[in-house]
Amino acid sequence: MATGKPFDVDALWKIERIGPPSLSPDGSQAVVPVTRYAMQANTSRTALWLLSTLGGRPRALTHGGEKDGQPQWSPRGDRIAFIGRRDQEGERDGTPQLYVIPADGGEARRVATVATGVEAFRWLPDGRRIAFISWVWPALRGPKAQARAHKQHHERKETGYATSETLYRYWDDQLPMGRVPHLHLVDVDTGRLRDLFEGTPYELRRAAPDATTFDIAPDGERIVFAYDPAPDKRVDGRCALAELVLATGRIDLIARDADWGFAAPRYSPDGERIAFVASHQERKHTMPAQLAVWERSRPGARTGRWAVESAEWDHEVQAPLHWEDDGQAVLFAAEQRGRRHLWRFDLPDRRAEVVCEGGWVHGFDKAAGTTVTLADAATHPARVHACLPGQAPRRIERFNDSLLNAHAIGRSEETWCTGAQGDKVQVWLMYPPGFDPARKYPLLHVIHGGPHTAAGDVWHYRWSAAVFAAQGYVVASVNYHGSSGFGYAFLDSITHRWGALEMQDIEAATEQLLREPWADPRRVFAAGGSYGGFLVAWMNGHAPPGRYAAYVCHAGCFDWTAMFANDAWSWHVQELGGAYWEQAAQVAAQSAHTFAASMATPTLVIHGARDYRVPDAQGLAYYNTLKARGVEARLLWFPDENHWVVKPRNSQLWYGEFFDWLRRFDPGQRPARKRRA
Ligand SMILES: CSCC[C@H](NC=O)C(=O)N[C@@H](Cc1ccccc1)C(=O)O
Repeated sequence: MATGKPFDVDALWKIERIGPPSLSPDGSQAVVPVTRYAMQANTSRTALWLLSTLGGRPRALTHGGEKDGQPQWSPRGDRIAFIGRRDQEGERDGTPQLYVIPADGGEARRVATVATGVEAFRWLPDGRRIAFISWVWPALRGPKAQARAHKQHHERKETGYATSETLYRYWDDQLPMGRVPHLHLVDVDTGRLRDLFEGTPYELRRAAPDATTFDIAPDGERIVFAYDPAPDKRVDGRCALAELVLATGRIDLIARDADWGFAAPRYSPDGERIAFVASHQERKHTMPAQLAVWERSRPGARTGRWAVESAEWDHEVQAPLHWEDDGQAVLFAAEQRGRRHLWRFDLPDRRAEVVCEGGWVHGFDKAAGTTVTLADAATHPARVHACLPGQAPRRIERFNDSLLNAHAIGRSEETWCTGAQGDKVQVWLMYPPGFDPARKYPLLHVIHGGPHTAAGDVWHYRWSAAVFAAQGYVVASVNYHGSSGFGYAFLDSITHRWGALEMQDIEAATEQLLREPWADPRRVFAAGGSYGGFLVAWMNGHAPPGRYAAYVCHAGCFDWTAMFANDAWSWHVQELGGAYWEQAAQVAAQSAHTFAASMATPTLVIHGARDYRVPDAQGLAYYNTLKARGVEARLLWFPDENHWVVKPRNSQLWYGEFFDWLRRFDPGQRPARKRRA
C-alpha cells in the first residue's frame, strides 16, 4: 500500500532543481547550482551550494543571486567563477556577468562589466584568467566601442529586426541582430578584457554556443574551438576545428572536412591530442556523433591527423568529453535503451564500459580520481553522487528527500512489445501509487518529441509521469522507431516516412496493454509534445474513431510545409526527403494536416507564441481545423512561453487544463472542477 500525499503540480514545483556539478581540483568538494521556485510569486532563484564528497554537510555558497549559474572551480582551488545577474555597488547587471567568489565563502565579485554579456566560460590553467563567450559586433574594436553600440541598440525606439542571415533564430532565441559569438579573455584580478577573434573572420557556432565549443590547452598557451567555416551560417552547418595561439593571436586549422561536422573539442592531459565528436553529415544527416581524436604530427606542431575511434560502437557520443588523467580513455555520457549512462571509452582497445549507471546521467565531473554525477530516474529527481577511487557511489546531498518522503510516487517499469516491422519496441510504464491490477485504470500515452530522442528512466518536469500517475493513469511512453539509444538503424528507420512506423509502435503498445486486466478500452488517451504532438495529430487522422478517447497536442508539428517558418527548416527538408516545392507529394504524405478530413477525436491544443522551433501557427491551424470540422477542441495558448512551459503558474495552468480535458472524456471519471469558459 502506497503511503503519502499524492504527488501533484505544487509538489513538483517545490523540488529543488540541482544543476551540473564542478569539482574542486582535489576532488573533495563539488559546487552545484540549485534552483528554487515560488509558485505564488511565479519566480525562481538559483544559488550555489558546496557538497562535500568526503561526508560533510552541504553549505550554501551564494544567496543573493537571481540566477547564479554555471559554477566552475578554479584550477588552483581557491575560488569559484559563475555567471549571474546581480546588484553590485549599486550597479544592476543588464546582461549576465562573470563573478568570482572565494571557495571557502565570502562576497562574490564581478570580474568585469562586459556590456554584451557573458554566455559561457572556462578557467585558464593559471587560475588568473578566464576565456568566455560574448556576442559582439564583429566590425567594432575594443570593449568601449562594444559598450557604446550595446547602449545605442538597447535604447533604440524601433523594435524591428532586420537581417539577411539564414540563421537568425534558434529554439526560443532571436539571435542578436548584427552580433556574433566571439571568444574573449579576461584577467580575473584586473578585469582587463580582450576579444580573441577581433579583426579575424572567426566566430563560434551561432546555435547555442556553450562551454563545450572550446577548450584550453593544459599549458594555457592555446585554445581549440569549433567554428562554421561557411560564409552563410546555418543550423545544420558543419563545423571545423581551429587552434588559437594566445601569445600571438595566430589561428591554425586543426581539422576540417566538408563531409563531416565536428564539435566539443577537449585537449588530452599532455595537450598533444584533441578528442572531439565527429558526425559524417555528408553520408546522412542522421549519422551519429562519434568519438574522434586528433593527434599532433610531432610535439608542439601545428599539423596533425584525426581519426574516428568509436566507429564500431553503435551509440551516440554526447558532449562534454573528459579525458582520464592517464590520457588513455575519455569519459562521456551516452544513451542506451531508455537510459543515459556515464561511459569510459578506452582508446587503446576501442572499448566502452559503463562507469556510472543511469537512470539518466545529466552531468558529471572528475578530479583527483573522484567522479561526481548528477542523475535522475523515473521515480526521483536529480541527485548527486560521488564515487571515490575504489569505493561504491555515495549520495552527497538530500535536497529533496523530506519533500518526496511525504508523497507517494508510483512504480516505473521497462517493458517491450512487438512493434512495426516485427521489431522489439521499448515501452516505459509508470503506475499510480498503490496500483492494484484487479481494479480498472485509464491508460495515458505520453509520446516523446524529437523524433530522435527517447523516453526512459528519467525524471520530467514538463511531462511528469509521476504527476500523471498520481491522478490515476497508467502512463505509457513508447520508444517508437526513430528514437535514440537503440542503435543507428532503428533511429534512421523513419527517415523520409515520418508518421507510419511510429504510430504502428504506439498502436502495438496500446494493443498489448489493453490485454492487461486493469486496462479499460474506453479510457485510453494520448498526449505528446512537439514531434510527439505531431504524432498525436497523425493518430487523429489515422487511428480508428473511438480508439483514443481524447488527445493533448502540445507544441505539435501539424503541417510540414508551413513548418518552413521555423528555425530548423533545413533539417526537416532532409528528414522528409525534400523541400515542399520539389517533393510536394512526399512532404504532404508525411504531414498530419493532410489527413484532417479523418480527424474526429477531441483534442486539447497547447502552444506558446515564443516557440520558434514549432511556430504557434502550427497549433492554431490544428485547433482551427478541428473547430471547422466540428470536432471538440480546446486551445491553451501562452503569449509568453516558448517550446516549453517554464513558468510555475503557467505550468500549474497547463496541468490543470490537461487533467480537466482528459476527465471530460473519461467515462470512468467526472470533471474534478467546473470547466472554465
Ligand atoms: C531532426 S529534425 C528536428 C530537430 C529537433 N530534434 C531534437 O529534438 C527538433 O526540434 N524536434 C522537435 C520537433 C520538430 C521536428 C522536426 C522539425 C522541427 C521540429 C521536437 O520534437 O522537439
